[in-house]
Amino acid sequence: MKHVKLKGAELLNNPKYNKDTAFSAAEREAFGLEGLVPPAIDTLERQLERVGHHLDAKSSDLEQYIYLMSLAGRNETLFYKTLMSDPARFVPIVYDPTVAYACLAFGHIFRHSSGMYLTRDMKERYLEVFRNWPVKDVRFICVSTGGRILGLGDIGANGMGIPIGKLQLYTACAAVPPESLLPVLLDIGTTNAPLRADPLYLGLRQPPPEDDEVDAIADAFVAAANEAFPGVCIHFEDWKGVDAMRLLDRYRDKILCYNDDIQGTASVVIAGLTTAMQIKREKLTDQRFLFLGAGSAGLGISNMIVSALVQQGLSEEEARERIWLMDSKGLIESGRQDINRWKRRFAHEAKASTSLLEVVKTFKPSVLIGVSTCGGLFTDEVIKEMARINQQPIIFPLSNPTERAECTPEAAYTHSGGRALYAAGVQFPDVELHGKRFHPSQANNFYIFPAVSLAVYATRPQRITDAMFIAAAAATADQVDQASRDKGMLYPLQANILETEVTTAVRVAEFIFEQGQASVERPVDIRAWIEGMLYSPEYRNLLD
Ligand SMILES: NC(=O)C1=CN([C@@H]2O[C@H](COP(=O)(O)OP(=O)(O)OC[C@H]3O[C@@H](n4cnc5c(N)ncnc54)[C@H](OP(=O)(O)O)[C@@H]3O)[C@@H](O)[C@H]2O)C=CC1
Ligand SMILES: CC(=O)C(=O)O
Ligand SMILES: [Mg+2]
Repeated sequence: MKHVKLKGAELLNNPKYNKDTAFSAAEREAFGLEGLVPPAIDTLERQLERVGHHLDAKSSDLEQYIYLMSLAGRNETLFYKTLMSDPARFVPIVYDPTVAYACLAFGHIFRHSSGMYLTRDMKERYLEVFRNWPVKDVRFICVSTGGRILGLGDIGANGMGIPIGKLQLYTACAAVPPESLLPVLLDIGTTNAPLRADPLYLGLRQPPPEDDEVDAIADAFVAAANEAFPGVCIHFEDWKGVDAMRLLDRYRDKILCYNDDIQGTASVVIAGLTTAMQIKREKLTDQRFLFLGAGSAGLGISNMIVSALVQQGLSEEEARERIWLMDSKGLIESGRQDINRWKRRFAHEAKASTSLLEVVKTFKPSVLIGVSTCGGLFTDEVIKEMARINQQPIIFPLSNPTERAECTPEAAYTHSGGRALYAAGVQFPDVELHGKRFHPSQANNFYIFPAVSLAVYATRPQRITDAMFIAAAAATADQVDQASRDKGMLYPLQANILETEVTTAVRVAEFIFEQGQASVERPVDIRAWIEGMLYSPEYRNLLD
């Protein structure tokens, strides 16, 4: 790589090119590395083995997270080699659920900076600040305000672990080249007073501004991002729910962007429901959906289910009638005066109720989805009632992290007599019940957003549509084989996540071409063309 101008310690300190003990003798000589690394020359595989020993010696998942983030900052190739060697093991460390505990402790465990921090007081200078980023061809920015991190609420700048982790999954799960990815924490302040008082907190110590100013900050951010990185896709993640919905409405028809909590989550739920319909031999149009939680995820899923049901022949009104939601104040019904415009679209003529059990009894849902941020709200009685009215109740407690799940798989299987089709936001271990083994599924948007992003990376559309996410859902469901379905598993195996997401990306790319939305020429063989773009965690010879 003749363009590598770095030498000696500077090269060792550059995570993109650093190979640590794997520099060859010729590279050591040519790049002034002699004496700076031990004499042994390792292969990447030998280094991976050493990383395995380091990780095994860590006493907790959070310690493993800290180690892996340090590795990412030192040697990017070895970091991705590690993640991609065993995604089912490492996704729960760099991402959900461990990233939740890392975010809570962010200022305390902070080692080195990664990505960019843009504050509200830089609003007039975002373009100038973006120019400090060393890479010019940024294709994706994942941006959070930290306003609603997983089910942890507003944790401000501590939320930076999420954009970092989401983008690491673009690469680990869909081989999107890491140099094209930029995590950003847009620091608008935080409502979290104890955090603002923590001496080790790293963000602005002020409450966030009113909505108008949030919008002005977002506008400035979006304009500067598009000017600094033409063609960039902005991935919004874990903003406060109403900010998320308002800003998606504001930008979805104007710029290349998506909101993962709204669209990615909806897509992964539709994928799981599609598989569930195959297992139950039923139609989606015959289901009744009840949501506990009516924020960005609950409303995002509801709206996309409406689109899917309309695609399958229902009118929009018929589709809405099949969807009921509850929020922190109870059932969303037409008598409520305190609901926002997004909830209003799902307000039906119904008796007011604050009891989930009562609503389950009256509405008789076949699908129960938890996106409430509150653990344990699907009580044993609620599960029993779902099992009384359904032969195979579909129960998706999606809130993260682990302790926020609305019910555990043990509870769902126990109180449904083993009949529930269950998926949670995190991967729970298998459950043994009366001598039978159950495999809980994981309904998490990481099955979707890396794949959709890879398709966007390849085809360069001007906009991202809900229809692309519906195509991703169908492609994901199509990859669940009969043996998995026989075990009640609703999603493809995580061990094959790269293969799965590349296949999903190919399907989404085909769809983008069919819709005439790509801005590149359609290749003859879309799969081969996409495979030619994939990142591979291997060292390159720096002397070539
Ligand atoms: N598995 C996955 O892939 C994903 C999981 N999630 C998880 O879903 C959860 C919600 O995310 P999101 O929708 O973005 O968050 P929001 O903050 O936008 O929405 C939370 C919703 O839950 C409601 N709520 C809060 N407390 C209760 C309660 N006691 N009973 C009933 N409803 C309640 C809120 O009510 P109100 O409107 O009255 O405030 C609000 O409607 C999070 O835990 C997140 O981790 C999110 C995205 C993806
Ligand atoms: C998974 C995810 O995006 C969330 O819990 O917010
Ligand atoms: Mg999220």
